[in-house]
Amino acid sequence: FRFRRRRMEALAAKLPGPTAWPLIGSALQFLGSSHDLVATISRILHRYQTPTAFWLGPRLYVAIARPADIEAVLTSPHALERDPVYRFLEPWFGNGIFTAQVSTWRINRKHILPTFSPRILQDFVDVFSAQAQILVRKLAEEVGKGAFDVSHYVNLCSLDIICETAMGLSIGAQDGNNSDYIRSTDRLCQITTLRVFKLWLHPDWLFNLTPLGREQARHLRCTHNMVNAVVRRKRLEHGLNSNDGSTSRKVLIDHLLELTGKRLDDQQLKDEVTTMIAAGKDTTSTVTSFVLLVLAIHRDEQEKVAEELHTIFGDSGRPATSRDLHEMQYLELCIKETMRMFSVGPIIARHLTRDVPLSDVVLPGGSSVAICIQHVHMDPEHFPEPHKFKPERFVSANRRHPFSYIPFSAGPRNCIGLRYAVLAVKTMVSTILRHYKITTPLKMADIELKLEVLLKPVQGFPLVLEPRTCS
Ligand code: HEM
Repeated sequence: FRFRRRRMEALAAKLPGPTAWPLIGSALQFLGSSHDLVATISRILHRYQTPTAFWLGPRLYVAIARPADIEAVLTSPHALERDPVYRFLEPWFGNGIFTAQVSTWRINRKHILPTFSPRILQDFVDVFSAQAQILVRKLAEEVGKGAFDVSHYVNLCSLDIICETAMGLSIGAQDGNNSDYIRSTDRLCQITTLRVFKLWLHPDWLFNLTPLGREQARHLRCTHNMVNAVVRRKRLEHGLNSNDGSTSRKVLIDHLLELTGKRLDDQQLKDEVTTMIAAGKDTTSTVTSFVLLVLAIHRDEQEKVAEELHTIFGDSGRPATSRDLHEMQYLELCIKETMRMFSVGPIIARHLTRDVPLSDVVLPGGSSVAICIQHVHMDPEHFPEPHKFKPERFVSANRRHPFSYIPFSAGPRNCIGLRYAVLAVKTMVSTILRHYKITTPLKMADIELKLEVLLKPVQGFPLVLEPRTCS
């Protein structure tokens, strides 16, 4: 321990970074609201060149934002372990692949990966489209009423989509059903974020005694009960019908049962399904809301998307198919560019189990690395005029470093739901834009960001809707 600690101290002395005080390190810098936090991180990264070192209590963090450094870390076999800060997700995600130790993760990721194959995802597009059409009908209530926060509607739609495709369960969130489950998933996100940034809530024994700890336990019971019931039912169905001649649409849990057989017990199965819902719902809905907001600000680009959609669908109101989604090339550029400017997972962190060499320093085993995704996406060296929304920058296969654009992370522990997410975002955005013209009172310069596990605008996602056929 002392040897490791001495090496970390030697490295920290070599690298630029904020002042570290005994015991607390630089923790005082990160106090304040979720809004202050984004400003603080951005100030530190601009002030010191990366790699930058800072201490949070006894832990050394090295923040990196050069693509070559990011590649070295994300492809290293010694940087697969998540940073200890992710442990606050464990009561919710259990031992699912997001939070699992590397030994479990390695086996389960291999088994789960085929359930996200293009062929399987293609079958989900019907669900995405049907739910997006409900979303459009719900949004009609807002026409002519001025600005409203679209993320409320998109959130419910995303939850319906993920529950139906993960568990085969129509929870009817958009129709006002299952409000307990919806409240519980929302509160679990908020409580986890609060815990990460409030140091006194870190010890489990203390947290469990607080009203927040008791509230978390209640919401965990609610969400886990729902998934438990589905796992029990599905296991029974698959037991009765092991060669599965069933004609109904297979969902993620069916594919998991088929592909893994008995290798995943009920508890693991429950953890994996919970992980998919929790990791997929908020990310997908936040990206969708960001794309809508950015297109509401950039009217010319919005019209180009609308023209593309008109070319694909004409005046038909038919639901989108996977072939249609594939043809939405300009919308895809807009989604990529939005995810560059607003990376909903702006920083991810890994724990190093052994030394990882970068070009000029060696990161010592035992330290943590903060990979600053949002910062590299806004670096003018890789993205000239980074504050300008320019979807065309993604048109050509240019010579940009592959690790300079990583909204879904990269390497062996990247986002397993990447393709699923892009299809779901495309379906929701395109279905809305086929029916409505969208504007917003916000300008790009007005958008201030806060960090609540995910990156979100302080102002929410205010949109004004006008029926597209009226123009
Ligand atoms: C646009 C939406 C999404 C974005 C931007 C996104 C982004 C990310 C990022 C950055 C990571 C790496 C996290 C880290 O290393 O700390 C990640 C991991 C992960 N994501 Fe996503 N994600 C999205 C949607 C989804 C969906 C829809 C699902 C599942 C249905 C999903 C499931 C996962 C899982 C299970 C992991 C952990 C993978 C592993 O450790 O092997 N994500 N995602």
